[in-house]
Amino acid sequence: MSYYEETDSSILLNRFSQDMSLIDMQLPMAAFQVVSGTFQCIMNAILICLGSSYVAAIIPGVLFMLYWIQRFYLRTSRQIRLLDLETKSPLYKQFTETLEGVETIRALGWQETFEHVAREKLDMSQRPYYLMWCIQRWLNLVLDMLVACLAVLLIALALCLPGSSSAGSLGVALTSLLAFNQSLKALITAWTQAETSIGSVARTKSFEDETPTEISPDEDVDPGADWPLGELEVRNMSLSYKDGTKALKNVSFTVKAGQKFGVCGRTGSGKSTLLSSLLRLIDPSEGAILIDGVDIAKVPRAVVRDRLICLPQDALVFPGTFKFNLDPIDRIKDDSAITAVLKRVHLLDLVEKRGGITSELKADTLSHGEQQLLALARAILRKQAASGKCILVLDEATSNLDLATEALIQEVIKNEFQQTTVIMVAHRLETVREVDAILMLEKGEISKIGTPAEVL
Ligand SMILES: Nc1ncnc2c1ncn2[C@@H]1O[C@H](COP(=O)(O)OP(=O)(O)OP(=O)(O)O)[C@@H](O)[C@H]1O
Repeated sequence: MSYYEETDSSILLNRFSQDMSLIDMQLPMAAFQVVSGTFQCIMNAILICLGSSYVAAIIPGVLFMLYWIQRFYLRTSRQIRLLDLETKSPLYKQFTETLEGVETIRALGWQETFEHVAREKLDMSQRPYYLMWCIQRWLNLVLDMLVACLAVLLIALALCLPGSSSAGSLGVALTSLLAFNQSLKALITAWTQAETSIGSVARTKSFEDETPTEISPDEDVDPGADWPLGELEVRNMSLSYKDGTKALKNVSFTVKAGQKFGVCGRTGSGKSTLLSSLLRLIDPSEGAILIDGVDIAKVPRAVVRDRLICLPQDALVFPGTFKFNLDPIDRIKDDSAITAVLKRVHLLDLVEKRGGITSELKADTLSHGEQQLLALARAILRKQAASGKCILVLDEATSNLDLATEALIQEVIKNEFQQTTVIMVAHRLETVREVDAILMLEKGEISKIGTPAEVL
């Protein structure tokens, strides 16, 4: 089962937002404050003792009391801080799910219900925070009382034993006593924060240890730099999801190198599942997928995903320049190759109008069709970088486009990927009319396979 399905998104979000910010921002500050607070407390205690030497005698008693206060306080505050972090997970989950489904919520008029649920989760997440403030008030009160007792003792000693200290050093001792109070509070608060941040380190570490990795040790076959030449064989493949849904049942077919192959079927017939298994996002329950005779289950996933170029329904546009979007891992050294490809997909004018390939690209300033053409240009450049050794996988890449853009994309694919094996997934048979062979899926099984004329 895929790694992504087993990891709760809210936990992911919590680890990579709250825990990371605690580690990055709070931990260094808290560590610094603990060190400086400790030195301040020591210095203040020395100044108090210098003011009245008799006070030095009660310092061990004060330290003992402080030890008990912090023990009591930290035991509670540690738990409350953990609760504070944990109760935010459901809130983050609700927030991200709402963002993802905002159109559906609006369309069905569920705004009020979602707002109500969000408020409830917000309230829940604030409860530990409120309690944390309560116990901090308690700490302040107890420390104030302790210092007040010390001050009374200091004055009493000065009055009862007039020769024991000078007026000047008594003044210094009293001033230091006030500062001692502040330093103590700061020290204990910083200590708690440091502990919480270290807890974040521990949680992140256990997340790293416990999260299943998709890489398995037997994926060690190196298919070579020339892989894939393009022959694909799916052999008796069945695939079930975690919840028991059998998405593919005993599917077998072969695609010859350089062939254009269409996969059609109604919604839920298993097309996306087939593509996901080609890209090794999901592993088959039975059977195998072989590319040039190599079982892809034995090839590292990163290699499979590198050699199979996928053009999805919604193109991915990264924040960055046009060049970064076209060649994210900097494989193409020659900018003229990039402009030549942009010209072929009819995007060069647009890119030049926006300042050239090194100018910043904002995804929302491109239409859906333009984004798709950009992704196509990226695919062509990847093919060039791999010296043509790749398989192109199209997942409904032209389904939301107007006829002219669809025709342009089909034309470019036909010219640019002449020698490449192309797998096209489409709802409509018309989209894949010009392929060499079509596979029709129905409820996860092959219903027809053959040339377009035979299938149509
Ligand atoms: N993550 C999942 N967990 C459980 N079942 C799933 C999951 N994804 C898909 N399915 C089920 O597997 C079956 C095949 O789904 P799949 O998405 O592959 O179909 P499809 O042909 O691509 O449909 P569409 O054209 O609408 O995308 C469906 O019954 C679907 O409900």
